[in-house]
Amino acid sequence: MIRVAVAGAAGRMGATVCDAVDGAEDMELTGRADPALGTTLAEVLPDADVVVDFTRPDTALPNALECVAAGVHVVIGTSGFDIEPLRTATGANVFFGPNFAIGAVLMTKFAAEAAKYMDKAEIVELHHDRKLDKPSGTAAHTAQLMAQATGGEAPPIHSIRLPGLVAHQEVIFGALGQTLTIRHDSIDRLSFMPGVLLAVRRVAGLEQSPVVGLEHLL
Ligand SMILES: NC(=O)C1=CN([C@@H]2O[C@H](COP(=O)(O)OP(=O)(O)OC[C@H]3O[C@@H](n4cnc5c(N)ncnc54)[C@H](OP(=O)(O)O)[C@@H]3O)[C@@H](O)[C@H]2O)C=CC1
Ligand SMILES: O=C(O)C1=N[C@H](C(=O)O)C[C@H](O)C1
Repeated sequence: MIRVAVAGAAGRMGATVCDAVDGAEDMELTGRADPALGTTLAEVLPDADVVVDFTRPDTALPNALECVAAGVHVVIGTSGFDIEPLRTATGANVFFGPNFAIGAVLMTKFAAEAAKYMDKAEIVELHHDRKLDKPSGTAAHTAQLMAQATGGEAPPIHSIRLPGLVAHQEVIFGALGQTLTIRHDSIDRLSFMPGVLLAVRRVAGLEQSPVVGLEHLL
């Protein structure tokens, strides 16, 4: 059994992850850390093999450093923070998934491939209006992989925040007389759960740390 604690357990994603971990036969939910529950990360760390972090852009890095220092592997879903300090953190493994939905991972992969052949592209990411960061982690990761694929500049990113949205992204390409649009929609946070559980199962066995992107686990 993998002992899993969730940071941000009372949040939109954290609560969904708690249910998913609870329902996984090979995992035990050992802790829920969240200010709303009156529980800190330090309190749940001793009983955890893996922490899953879906918190805030300003807490993800200190939380991850605290996990690694305690020898506890960490799966990060939180976006909008700088991962660089985690490159020198030793003691446990870090996995960061900019997006845990398989469709979004494929959208990013297809966009990087299309970028090699189309003249120009722009990214439009659309999220619910409670999202704290912009651009989204998914859009930043997509732009980086597209730039790597072409050796050119990263495409511009446009961010839209509206009630009614969950998590959506379009990559729009233009070339002479034509456009190509690659779009992904998460219409339910359940879309992220298979990817999160996969990362929980794999994080202890990573050969390097940190690893960024679910595409490396597929
Ligand atoms: N990678 C992916 O596939 C996905 C990533 N995300 C990302 O996940 C993050 C969370 O999103 P979402 O669930 O919508 O946000 P929510 O605001 O609903 O949840 C975040 C929760 O974390 C709590 N929290 C704040 N600080 C701490 C801390 N130090 N320790 C433990 N818990 C803390 C918050 O409490 P309080 O409100 O009191 O601050 C809140 O309850 C965002 O960065 C979002 O972009 C979201 C969906 C998918
Ligand atoms: O805040 C969200 O909701 C999401 N955040 C992640 C991001 O910033 O890309 C992943 C997904 O888009 C949902």
